Amino acid sequence: MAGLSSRELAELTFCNSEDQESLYAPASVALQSIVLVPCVRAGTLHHHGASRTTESDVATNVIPELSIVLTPVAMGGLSIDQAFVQEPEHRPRAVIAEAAGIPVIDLSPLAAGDQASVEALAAEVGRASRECGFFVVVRHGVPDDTMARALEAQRAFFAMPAEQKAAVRRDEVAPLGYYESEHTKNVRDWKEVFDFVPHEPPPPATVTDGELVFENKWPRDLPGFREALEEYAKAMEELAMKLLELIARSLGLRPDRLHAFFKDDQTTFIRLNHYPPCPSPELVLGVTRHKDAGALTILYQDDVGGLDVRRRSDDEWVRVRPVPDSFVINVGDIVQVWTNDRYESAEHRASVNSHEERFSLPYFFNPSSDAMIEPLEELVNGDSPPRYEPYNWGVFFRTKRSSNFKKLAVENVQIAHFKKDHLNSSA
Ligand SMILES: O=C(O)CCC(=O)C(=O)O
Ligand SMILES: [Fe+2]
Repeated sequence: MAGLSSRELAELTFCNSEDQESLYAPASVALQSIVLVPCVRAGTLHHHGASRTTESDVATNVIPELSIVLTPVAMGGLSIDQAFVQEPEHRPRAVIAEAAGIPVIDLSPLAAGDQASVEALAAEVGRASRECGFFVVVRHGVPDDTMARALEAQRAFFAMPAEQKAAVRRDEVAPLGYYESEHTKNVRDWKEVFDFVPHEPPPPATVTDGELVFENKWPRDLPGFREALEEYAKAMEELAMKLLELIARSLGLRPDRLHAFFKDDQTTFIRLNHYPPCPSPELVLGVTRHKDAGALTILYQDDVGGLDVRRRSDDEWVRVRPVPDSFVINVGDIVQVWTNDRYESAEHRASVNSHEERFSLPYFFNPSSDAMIEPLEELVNGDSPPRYEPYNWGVFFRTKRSSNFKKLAVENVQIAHFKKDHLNSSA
């Protein structure tokens, strides 16, 4: 709200639509700090018949250091719980350079199959993974109509009434489905998501304590949704294997060197992200700064923009400019460990804005749950000893996921915890 003139504040109207109320502030959440939230859709302020604010309402309720405007719940305003508010040092700053530095890589040599061009392509992927941890791929071979169907399904899902989305809500035992209260690094994200797995494992005979049940929850009354996303998942699987082979080649390994990690019980999952417009984008994040824990992430983002990557050279946050018909690829923590820190899993986050909703669609390419992750033996030697202790991916993944559901007093599990003792101070 900071920066709005009193006239603009007086223009704001409140929305008491039940859908939106439950989207932004579930009844179970204690309202500690409340922000006046207009119903903003595509730049238009709608009036939904609730009371209007006045300058005196606003003036008496401003907390200058948080730039938060308090208003009684009874006014029917939408609200942001304190759980969304980032610590001052992690809030997005207004000025972020466009990431001209993120390499854009043309994957068409893969289709042509010429050996020398594939090697040159692998070298490009290697350079990008080493220098940035992020790159954008174009001419990737995913059919346009597969993309179009998936994106339409994504929009249709989030446009459903809250009760229909809640019908496929995930919980701590069954973590797939809809969720609007995810926490990253113990701060609540300004987003709603829908998660599913391309390959459902067989259901366990009995669910033991702490075990997760990866069963997809498909919404009823949304014809074509499941089919569109299953088709998308297949296309992603093909692309992910190609990228994995390029990564292996770029390290001087056999193209199929990493295949065995991705056997039948792969823990890969796909997430549909929806970031609604936010009245105070300077206080929150759609996804808090984090590194992806898996092997590779293949992210589709729409043309709104909001993905920021922490640049290694100066620690600045830079925006990854949306490129039409592309995917953003980032190497995750597992690739960092396999390569013994040659490739880096870069920190990133999603910023939101006050006027436009944003959609993104990540495919998290993750190994089988029994995979042991450690530096690849071909990449370590006397001069370059392993920097990480081996860890079991399934246990790591489960521990990490359970922390996404709520604010915890402890730090999430991360690969730095597996750094060899003598290296820990530099982790
Ligand atoms: O939506 C985005 O741009 C990034 C999402 C992301 O980093 C994630 O879901 O892990
Ligand atoms: Fe991410």
